[in-house]
Amino acid sequence: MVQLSRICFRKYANFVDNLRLYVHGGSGGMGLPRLGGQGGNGGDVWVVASKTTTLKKVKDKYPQKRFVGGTGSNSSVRALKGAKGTDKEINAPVGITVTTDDGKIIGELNADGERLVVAKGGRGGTFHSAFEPSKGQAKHIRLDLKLIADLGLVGFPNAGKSSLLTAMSNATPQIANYAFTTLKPEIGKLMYKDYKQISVADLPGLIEGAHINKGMGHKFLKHVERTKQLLFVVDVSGFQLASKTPFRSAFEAVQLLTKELELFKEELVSKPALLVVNKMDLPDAEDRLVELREQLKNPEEFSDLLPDDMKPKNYLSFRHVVPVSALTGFGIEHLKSCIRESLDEAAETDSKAIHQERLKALMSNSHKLL
Ligand SMILES: Nc1nc2c(ncn2[C@@H]2O[C@H](COP(=O)(O)OP(=O)(O)OP(=O)(O)O)[C@@H](O)[C@H]2O)c(=O)[nH]1
Ligand SMILES: [Mg+2]
Repeated sequence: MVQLSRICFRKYANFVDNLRLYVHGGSGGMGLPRLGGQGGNGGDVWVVASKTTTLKKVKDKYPQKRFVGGTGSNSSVRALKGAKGTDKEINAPVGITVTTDDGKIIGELNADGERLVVAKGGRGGTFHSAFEPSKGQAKHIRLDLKLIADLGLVGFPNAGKSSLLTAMSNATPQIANYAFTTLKPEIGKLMYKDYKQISVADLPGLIEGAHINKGMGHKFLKHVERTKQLLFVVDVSGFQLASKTPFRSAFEAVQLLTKELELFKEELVSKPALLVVNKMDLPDAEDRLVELREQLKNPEEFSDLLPDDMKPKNYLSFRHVVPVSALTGFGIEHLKSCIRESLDEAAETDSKAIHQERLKALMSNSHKLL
């Protein structure tokens, strides 16, 4: 069998799993020496967890990525104690770690509505400070989505996801010839010769209608949100979930999986993805693979096979399409190197972006000093 993989790059960077922000607590207000009046404290900056947001939304809504608390009011004859400056709230998704620029953990947000102060406002001027106010804290912070694994296996039941993880890693997930063998994520580690490790989460099988919480539904899709990249797994000969449901070819399976993810959260489909075509040891597998590759090259043309409501808005183009047999071990080493390549590439793009941002911040700071 010829081992081939088609590399197809697509616009990357829609999925955001970390974000660097500038936060600055508001300055305090002036005290009033004549009457011993106290200036208001500056507003604090908070990060607040919200179920409905994503880091991508925060990034798009606040391109400057600057959050400054309100200034405290000065003490005056009418209001001897100045009012506190308004607090600034940054909405962030649930399941993030907040760290300082040098990696110190400020805290974590694990449930909707949880909040964390990230920059305190300055104190208002009082007798003790000769009525001079102080400035608020200023720093860069990082919001990092807590990931369960680098990659998540996405596929319909029985595609061979658990078998694949066993073939690639040290994990020993349950494997059986019936749907929904896997009920919770199992993490396997892929080991490389240079000691690099990549974690892969075996996830429960997805079914049509998962976005409306069918099968393991949302539970499953929540896990998919928390991986950097996706590893789609399809059975080269297609599948049929039950005798009442229609038979689906490998190509249809790919589009249905894409549609389910898209309906749940469009951002999910913008993650880099690889496609594993499993069970290449089965009869006719080679011919079916050729057919699948043809269809993937030109998905619009072949999507007539699907009812309209099952067609994804955008067809995924996979970074690699890798034929394997989890049973015989065929293609497994090649798959491991494709996975490595894809993650290394994304890490390089990320570190370039962070480097550029730091450079930009440095330049604007030095401008201010001049
Ligand atoms: N012939 C063949 N059978 C395979 C291969 N990989 C997996 N299988 C069989 O397919 C069946 C399902 O495998 P699993 O690994 O449990 O599939 P899964 O995708 O994890 O299924 P769920 O956890 O139910 O979603 C088992 O009977 C496996 O032995 C393969 O490469 N070739
Ligand atoms: Mg399984």
